Formats: sequence, structure tokens, C-alpha cells
Amino acid sequence: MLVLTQGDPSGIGPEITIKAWHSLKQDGPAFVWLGDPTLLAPHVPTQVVQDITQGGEVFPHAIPVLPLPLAAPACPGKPDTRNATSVIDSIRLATELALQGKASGIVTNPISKDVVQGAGFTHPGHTSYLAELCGVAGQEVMMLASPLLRVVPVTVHVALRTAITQLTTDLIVRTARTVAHGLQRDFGLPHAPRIAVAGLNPHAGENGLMGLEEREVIIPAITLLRSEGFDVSGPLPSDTMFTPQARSRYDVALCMYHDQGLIPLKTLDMAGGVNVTLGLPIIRTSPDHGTAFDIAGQDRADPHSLEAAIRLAAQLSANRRTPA
Ligand SMILES: NC(=O)c1ccc[n+]([C@@H]2O[C@H](COP(=O)([O-])OP(=O)(O)OC[C@H]3O[C@@H](n4cnc5c(N)ncnc54)[C@H](O)[C@@H]3O)[C@@H](O)[C@H]2O)c1
Ligand SMILES: N[C@H](C(=O)O)[C@H](O)COP(=O)(O)O
Repeated sequence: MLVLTQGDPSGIGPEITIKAWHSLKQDGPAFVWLGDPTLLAPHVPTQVVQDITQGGEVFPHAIPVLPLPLAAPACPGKPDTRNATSVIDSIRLATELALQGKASGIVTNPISKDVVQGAGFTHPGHTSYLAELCGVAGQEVMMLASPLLRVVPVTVHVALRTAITQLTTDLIVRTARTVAHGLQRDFGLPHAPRIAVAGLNPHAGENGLMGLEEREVIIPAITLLRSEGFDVSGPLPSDTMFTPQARSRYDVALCMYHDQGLIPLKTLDMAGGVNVTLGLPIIRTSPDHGTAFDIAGQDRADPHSLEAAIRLAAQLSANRRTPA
């Protein structure tokens, strides 16, 4: 049974949860909502459950809820830091259920990083918080996966200037190892994952004419990974590595910074994209988008990325239980 966190109650999480439930209620995968039931009712039937195992029998006719009350009423589009504790508790409690083996995985509705950080949350988002809760801090990797493309940013939620200073051969190597393991264990890739490594600079540095990071940082990482038997190509010019022809030659693109990977992923497939955290002892996915405060409460949110996240979490969980 999957657990779905409530996310920021003023965002589109409640709306896309309701829409996803209508799509999944007959054939699943089923989930239990961990949040304030007033966010869903009266728009949709809900039923409080005492135990996550009761979720399966409830799901076809109501959203099963593990209740977690908000501190203040949620107003769509107007986030309230008074609810930050409830937002964070939903993530923490869902993680505990997964670590105890009671939940097969967790799917997280979007949170607003600056709202929770305004309440003292010190992480840049779910990913590092989940790693801390799971006791694997520093081993987490963020992947955005869709049927059209998988991207992994080696540096993530930091300023671009900081990302460039954070880029090291060791970080690229460690990230690639985690990605290869996750693609084989959780995604069930039947072959050695083909990893395409992006350059950092235009034209991948043009042999040092436009930057030295490829020569001094990225190529040494590729060389070391190849010596360990990984199927790695690059450094590739990132302006041509996302064409259909180029994408057919790899299973995942290792990108040097957040937008280098997330722009092509969300441009190609915002509805089918899913955020997956690799390197954790639990399964975690989330939609590839955020809280969309600008459209919250207007019945305009597209639920497809959340539905894809729920389906992928169920698939990854099954693959982890019965490895190929
Ligand atoms: N997975 C996550 O928890 C996650 C992901 C990205 C951003 N965020 C957070 O969300 C907040 C807002 O971030 P942002 O504005 O950069 O990104 P966003 O994804 O919330 O919104 C960007 C644009 O895309 C639209 N959009 C997003 N999801 C949509 C959907 N399902 N249907 C229709 N339109 C959709 C929004 O209306 C907006 O115009 C920030 O605080 C950020 O930290 C969270
Ligand atoms: N995938 C989102 C993005 O970067 O656009 C999100 O911010 C990820 O952050 P967390 O899953 O760590 O909250």
C-alpha cells in the first residue's frame, strides 16, 4: 500500500489527489492519504482508517485517510507557514511507515521550499530530508524519469555559481554509481545502464577553448567509471544530446546542474515526468512539478504527473520485492 503525503495544503496537491483517485479507484494502484481530510472532503468521499492495511478495501469507493490536522485553514494559492509543521510531519510519518515496511512506498505531493524553510525546515526540499530520515544522508540522488527521457542533475538545488564549484570528479562518479544501481534494481533494466554524461560548457568545452571543467573534472570521472565497467559516454554537448536520435543511444542523462536536465525533461514530457529519489532504502516518487500556487483552487491542475508518480512507485516497489 502506498502512502501519499498532503504536500502544501494551499497548493494543487489536494486537487490533483482527488483527480488521481478518480482515475485510479477502479484499477489502482491504491494509496492512503496522510493529511488533513478537510482538504479532500466534501469534494470526494473519504474514510479515516486506523491502519494502512485497511486502505485497499476502502480505495475503490473512498480515499482512505490517515488524519493529520492542519494548524490553520488552508486557502488555495495563499500558503501559510502555520501549516508547515503539518506538511513536514506528513513526510516524516509516511517515511516511518515505509521504513517499518508497512507502506510499500511513498509518493509526495508538492511542497513549497521557501514556505517550509520559513518555518525552520533546513533542507532544500524532500530529497535530502528523506535521506536524513532514512539514515543515508549524502547518498541520495534526484532523478526525473519519463518514458521519453531520464535525467539526473549531479548538482541540484543550489545557485548556478555554487553548482559549478560543487562539481567534482568524485561527485559525478558517486552519482553515476547510484544511478546505475537504481536503474538495474528498481527500474529492472535488463542490460548495463547506458549513461550519457553532459558537458558543462558550450560545445562540451571545445577541447578546452570554452572552459576546463570537462578536461579537469568530467573526463576523469568518465575514465574512472569506464575502468569500473560502466557503460558511459561523453562529455556530450548538451544542446544536441536530447534529440530523439541522441536519446535512443542512452538510458539516462547525467547533467551537471538542475536546469540542464530539467528543462528538456519538463519541455518534452511535463505530464509524464516523475521525480524519483534513488539511494534510499525506501521507494519515493513525486510529481515533477511544484505547488502551482498561481492556479490552486481553480480546477485547472493536470493530475497526470501525480498519477504517473503513483504508478511508478507501485512498479518500483514490485521490482524491488522481486528483482529480475
Ligand atoms: N516536487 C516538489 O515538491 C516541487 C517541485 C518543483 C517546485 N516545487 C516548489 O513549488 C513552488 C512553486 O514552484 P514553481 O512555480 O517554480 O514551479 P511549479 O511547478 O509549481 O509551477 C510552474 C508553472 O507550471 C504550472 N504547473 C505546475 N504544475 C502544474 C499542473 N499539475 N497542472 C497545470 N499547471 C501546472 C504552474 O501553474 C506554473 O505556472 C516552489 O516553492 C518550489 O520550491 C516543489
Ligand atoms: N523535482 C523538483 C524540481 O526540482 O523541479 C523538486 O524541486 C524536487 O525537490 P524535492 O523532491 O527534493 O522536494
